[in-house]
Amino acid sequence: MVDVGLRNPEPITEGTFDLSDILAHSTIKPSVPTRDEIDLQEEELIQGEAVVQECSNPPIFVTVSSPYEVEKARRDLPIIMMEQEIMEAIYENPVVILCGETGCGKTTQVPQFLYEAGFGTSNRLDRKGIIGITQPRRVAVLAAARRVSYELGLKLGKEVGFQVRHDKLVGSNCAIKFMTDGILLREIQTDSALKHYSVIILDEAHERSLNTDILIGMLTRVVNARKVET
Ligand SMILES: Nc1ncnc2c1ncn2[C@@H]1O[C@H](COP(=O)(O)OP(=O)(O)OP(=O)(O)O)[C@@H](O)[C@H]1O
Repeated sequence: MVDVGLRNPEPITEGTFDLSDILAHSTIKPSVPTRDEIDLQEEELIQGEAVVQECSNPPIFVTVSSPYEVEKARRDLPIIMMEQEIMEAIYENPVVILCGETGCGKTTQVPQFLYEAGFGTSNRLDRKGIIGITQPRRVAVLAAARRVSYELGLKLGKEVGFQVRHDKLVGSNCAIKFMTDGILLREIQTDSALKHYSVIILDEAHERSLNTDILIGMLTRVVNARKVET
């Protein structure tokens, strides 16, 4: 309903309705929207479309059944408080650098944040593909893969897999894959856009291992290649 603010309100009966009469007795005047108002309306419309697009993405359901003691221990890790900020940074940027004290949960928790958000399992284009995590040492690959599969209540060799030189346990529906940086370097040579992956995490990048340093250089090209494709 629009209140036209009639100075001398008289009931308008059927057949006598005339907009010019109403406006003549009205305190409000018709106004032509200014350029700024039109721009603002268009901007609101575009934002509205963005919301509609976001809502049209299918909902993502990821079932996780972690052991109780794991859930309890996770709550005390400093990184858990940062989950939302980390995930928003990942959604909004092609490259994110994560710094945190030793033991705060970078290696074990970030892959879980991603998995719980549907990376590795969802059919959404932007989250489709394995979560790949590299480590400079093979011992760390095995330990992290075992730990993350245990924390998520998943089976090692199925949803969570690993690959090091001469040893590989990766299932056909693998969602999280731990590997040495050397393994990923070899994969890039045959798949220059790393199509099978939705996210790549280079763990321990500050150690500046030769393979990780080369990977950082090559991944800058992968980021650009994937930008062109999308
Ligand atoms: N194999 C494991 N068994 C039991 N607890 C573990 C295991 N791996 C990690 N944790 C626990 O999870 C916590 C987080 O470890 P995580 O390796 O994710 O930390 P981080 O931030 O990556 O450390 P760093 O910088 O040293 O790599 C640790 O404090 C440790 O208590």
